[in-house]
Amino acid sequence: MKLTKIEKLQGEISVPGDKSISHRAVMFGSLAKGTTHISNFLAGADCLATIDCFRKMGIEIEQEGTDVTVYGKGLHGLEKPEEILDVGNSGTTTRLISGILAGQDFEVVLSGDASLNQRPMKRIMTPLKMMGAEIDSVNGNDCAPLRINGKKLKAIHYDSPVASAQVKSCVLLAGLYADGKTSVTEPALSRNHTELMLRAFGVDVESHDKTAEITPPKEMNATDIIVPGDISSAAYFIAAGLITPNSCIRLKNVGLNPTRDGLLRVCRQMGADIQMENVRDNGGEPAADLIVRTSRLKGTVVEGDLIPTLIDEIPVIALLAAFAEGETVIRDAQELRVKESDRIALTVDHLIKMGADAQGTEDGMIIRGGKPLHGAEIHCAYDHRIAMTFSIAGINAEGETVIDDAECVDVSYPTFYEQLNSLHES
Ligand SMILES: O=C(O)C1=C[C@@H](OP(=O)(O)O)[C@@H](O)[C@H](O)C1
Ligand SMILES: C=C(OP(=O)(O)O)C(=O)O
Repeated sequence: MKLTKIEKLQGEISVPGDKSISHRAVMFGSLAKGTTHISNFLAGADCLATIDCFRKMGIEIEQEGTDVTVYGKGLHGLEKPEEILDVGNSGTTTRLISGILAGQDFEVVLSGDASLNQRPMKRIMTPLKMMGAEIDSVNGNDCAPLRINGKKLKAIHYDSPVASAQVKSCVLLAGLYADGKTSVTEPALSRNHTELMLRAFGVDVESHDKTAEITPPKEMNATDIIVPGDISSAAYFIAAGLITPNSCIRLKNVGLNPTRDGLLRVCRQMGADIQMENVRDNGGEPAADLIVRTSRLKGTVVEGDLIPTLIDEIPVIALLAAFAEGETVIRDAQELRVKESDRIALTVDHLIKMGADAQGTEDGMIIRGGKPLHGAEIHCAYDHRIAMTFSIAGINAEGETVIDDAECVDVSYPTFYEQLNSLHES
């Protein structure tokens, strides 16, 4: 993919459905009794991997674009798959499904692509083993492929060392099959889509501060899910609207769950002009249209409990920082090193390659903004968030930017380049 500088962005788009919510809707629909209709589903590669895994376990799922119907078979309706479950590039599929598989009465092997099979899985193996599950790393390196042999599970309280919605959700989902109430406390509150959606499926889940507790239900009841737009996808166009000169764009129906909206808080701290219209609620998941205009930005500090609310947006926040006046410091974000790539290293290296003043730290980065960017060759290591961040950099840099493996945007945002062109041309 080749990109060059553009003069302005204008028009409106609806960003695709939320990835986290789409995964959960398929999983919980499969475990519920009855039929779950999902609208505005994200038909990206990660969520399609989740559909594929549940189909392999005997669940009938119809998918036509963004409309999905799941014919759930109840909490004990999954069947042993005949082959390995292929989780592709998706950490969310791997870690959430492991919690579910820990409570089944069959053995399964899960495996993903080269990036996924290097990501840490001990973080879920530890609590699942505490619950009595049999879960092993096939290569003995605490990564996937994972072999899981479902068991009757013991309820636990788990003090998670990481603020991770994937770890929290894994334990809560295993808690569906436990012999009592299972709870998880995390160091900072991570996204709460699992808690909200399990309640919508009739499960008793209580949340207090940084703790969530599940009571194992007799059954889960199917319900329809309307997926709001993904703020993590909107992030690229929020950034593009703010840094591309003469721009004014409307992003329709963006999910604004407070455990996900840290990016907007940071943008406001930086002086961004973002207005909200048509605020609405999608079953506890608020959404609104965002109107984003070119803004003069200033540096800021991003740290602490804010980090889990914007974890996937940090590469694009770093890009905003390169266009801001003054220094931006991002800390407490060491989790970025174990995503689809080492996102601290790749973000900093590529910003420097494009002419920015950036420096990596163990748990974040320091960026001194204001230096003009020039085009560069971007090797995104098949990481969708790196490809999209540096595409937005490319349309704001002198000369040509080339993104290799740009097709990896399919993981979370298959229409990314189409929508970018539509805002450019309208
Ligand atoms: O639960 C989820 O849907 C997700 C949780 C986050 O991961 P961690 O739980 O590893 O922080 C996030 O980075 C990922 O894109 C989606
Ligand atoms: C980290 C991400 O996803 P996952 O962990 O599901 O692979 C992401 O989408 O940025």
